[in-house]
Amino acid sequence: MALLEVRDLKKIYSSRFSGTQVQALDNVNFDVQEGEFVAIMGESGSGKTTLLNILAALDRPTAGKVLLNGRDLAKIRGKELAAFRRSHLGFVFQDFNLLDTFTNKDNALLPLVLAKEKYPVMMKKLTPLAETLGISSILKKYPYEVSGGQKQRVSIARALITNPEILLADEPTGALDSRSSEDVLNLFTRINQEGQTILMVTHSMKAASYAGRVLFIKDGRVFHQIYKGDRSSSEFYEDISRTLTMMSRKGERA
Ligand SMILES: Nc1ncnc2c1ncn2[C@@H]1O[C@H](COP(=O)(O)OP(=O)(O)OP(=O)(O)O)[C@@H](O)[C@H]1O
Repeated sequence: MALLEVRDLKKIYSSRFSGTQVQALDNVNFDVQEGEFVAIMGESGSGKTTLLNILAALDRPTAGKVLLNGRDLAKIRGKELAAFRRSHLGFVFQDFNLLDTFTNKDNALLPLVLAKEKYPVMMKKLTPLAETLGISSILKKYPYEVSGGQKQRVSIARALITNPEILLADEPTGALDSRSSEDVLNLFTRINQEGQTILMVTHSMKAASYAGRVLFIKDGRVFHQIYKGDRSSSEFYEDISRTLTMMSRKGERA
């Protein structure tokens, strides 16, 4: 059984005012195996955010389902949903989403505070994680006192502190300079090698070339997918670039 199973996913947005409908996802099917690092690419408006919101249980599909470890996300309701999200999913966003009135340490610990974990247990989890992420020396500082790359590493600590089954990242390098982006992508590679499953939406070919597989979404459908295999990131980058060119050419002809 795959860790994540996406089955016949469909999403139609309806406008109550104009009566118009937009089909954002159309029969999307794919699996993510435990330990995979998957990137999702596609043009603006292709349905990536819609898909990520459904995988994050923030939105519901019009039809189809998402199973995490065999559990249907649609069947988790109300109060349980927030706790489920907190303990099974980790989130990393383009704009970090850190609380500026909390120290970096308190930001990283937030999911455990919400889960009412005891302080010594929280610190036992944070200390080695902060070491791995290279943020031990900035834990007492506030987000506005550190760089973008450091903020993103704090947000990765917050995402990983609960040992989530899957890390969902939405344009994690979108607000970073090239050096900080590379740092974050190297970190993703490292935590993935240690077993963390990652699903990352990105516009960046460079970021996608760090993944083991890239899924291409076009007009709400999985258009194509490619695996890195034994290739280097730069060889994979070339393949990603060729695929995107092919996708846009097909779009022109259509
Ligand atoms: N809340 C909404 N109501 C109506 N239509 C929506 C809504 N959200 C998205 N859409 C439409 O659904 C389609 C897919 O949008 P989505 O935001 O998922 O694309 P995306 O690939 O994430 O784009 P981007 O890369 O620009 O973020 C688009 O046509 C968009 O206009």
